[in-house]
Amino acid sequence: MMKEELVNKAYEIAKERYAAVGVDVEKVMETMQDFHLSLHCWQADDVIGFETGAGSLTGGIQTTGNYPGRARNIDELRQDILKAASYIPGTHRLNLHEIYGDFQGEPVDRDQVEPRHFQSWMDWGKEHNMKLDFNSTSFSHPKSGSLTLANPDESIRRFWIEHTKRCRAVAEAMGEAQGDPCIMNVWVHDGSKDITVNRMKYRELLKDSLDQIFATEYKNMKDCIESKVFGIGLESYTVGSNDFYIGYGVSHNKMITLDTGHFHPTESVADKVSSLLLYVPELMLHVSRPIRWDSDHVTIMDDPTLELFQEIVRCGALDRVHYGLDYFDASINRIGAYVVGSRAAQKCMLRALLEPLAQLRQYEANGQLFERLALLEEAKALPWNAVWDMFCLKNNVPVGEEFIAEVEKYEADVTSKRG
Ligand SMILES: C[C@H](O)[C@H](O)[C@@H](O)C(=O)CO
Ligand SMILES: [Mn+2]
Repeated sequence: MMKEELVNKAYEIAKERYAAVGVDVEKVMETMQDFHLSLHCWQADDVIGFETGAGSLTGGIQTTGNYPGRARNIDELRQDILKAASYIPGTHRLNLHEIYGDFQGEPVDRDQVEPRHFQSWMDWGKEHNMKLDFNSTSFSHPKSGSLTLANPDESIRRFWIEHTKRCRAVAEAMGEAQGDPCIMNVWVHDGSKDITVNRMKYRELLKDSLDQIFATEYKNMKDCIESKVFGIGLESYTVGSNDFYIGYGVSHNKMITLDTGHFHPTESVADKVSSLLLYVPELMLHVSRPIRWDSDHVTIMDDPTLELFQEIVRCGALDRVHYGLDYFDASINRIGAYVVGSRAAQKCMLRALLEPLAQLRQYEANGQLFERLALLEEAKALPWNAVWDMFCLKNNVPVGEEFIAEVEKYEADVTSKRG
C-alpha cells in the first residue's frame, strides 16, 4: 500500500476514535494550521552572528560541540533556515538577534544599529512568507562584562540603553513592513559570579534602564522581558530574576517570556501560564530542553513541553502566546536540530489540542476523580500520531522519519562542504 493511502486510512480511523471521546479532529487540523512557531536563527551558527570581528560567545550561555557545517554567513544561514522550514509543516516566523544584521562587512557598533541593517531580512521574510521577531543582544561584546543595563558605570549603561532603544526601532520597522507586530525580547545576562552586597542597587538600575527604553510607544512591535535563574560565571545573582520581571511586567503591562530552561529544575513552567495570564497581556515562550542546567538541548516531545502546551490550550490562551524556540546544540546536524525541535513542539501542541477536555472537565465537575485520571491516562495512547502524519502530508512535508534521509542528503551536498 502507498504511504499516502496508509496515512489516509489511519487518519479516518483516528477521527472516529477521537470523535468517541468528543474531539473534532478536523477542527484541530485547522487550529494547527494557524499555529506558528518563531524559529530562532541562532541554532544555525552557534549564536555567533554577523558582526565584523565577532568574538566568542559570552553572557553566561554556551554552545557545546563542534559538528561540522555551521552557517558562516548570512546566505548560508538563510539557506539552512529555508531547508529546515521545508521539513516543518505549516508556516512559521523567524526570530532574529541583533547580531544577525546585514552589516555588509561594516563595523556597526550596537549603539549604532538601524532598521536599514535589517532591510534585506525584511525583504527576505516577505519573499519567503516568514514574519520576523527580534531580540536585543547584550552578550559577546567588549562592553558586555557582567553588567549591561544594570551597570553602575553610566557610560556603559547608556551604551546598552541606546542599543536596546534602537532595537525597538528595528522591531517597529519589521512589524510595519510585515503588517503584523514584531515581538521583541529583552534578555540581559546581568549578574554576579560571587556574593553581591548590592542586590537592590543593580535592580534599581535595571528598572530605570527599562523605563527609559520603553518610554517610546510603538504600534507595530510588542515588548517581552525574559528572566533567568543564573548564567555560567554569574552563579550567585541574576539582576533580571523571575520576581523582578514579573513585577515589572505586571506594573508596565509587558509580556513575560517564559524560557523553559530558566527555572529551577523541578519547577513547573506549565503552572505559570494561568497565573501570569491573569496579570500580563501575553506570553512569549522560549521552548528549550534543560539538562541539569540551562543547557539548551534540542526540544523533544517530553512531559514538561507537553504539559506547557496543554496548559495553554486548557486556559483557552492560544492567541495570547507567542511560540519561540531557544536551543543551540552544536554537537549534531544543525538543520536536523531545527527540524526535530520544531516538529516536537508542534506534536506537543497537536496532542494538547486533541485532549478530550470537555469530558475531562465534566468528570472533574462531577467529582468523578477516578474517571478523570483514567481518561487522562487513556488519552496518552489515542492515535494522535495518525493525525500528525496527516498534518505533514497535507502540508507537503515528509511524513514520519522520512526527513532523516533528506537532512542527510543536504549535509552530503551542502553543509559538509563548508570549511
Ligand atoms: C540567545 C538567546 O537570546 C538567549 O538564549 C536567551 O534567550 C536565553 O535564554 C539566555 O539563557
Ligand atoms: Mn531564552
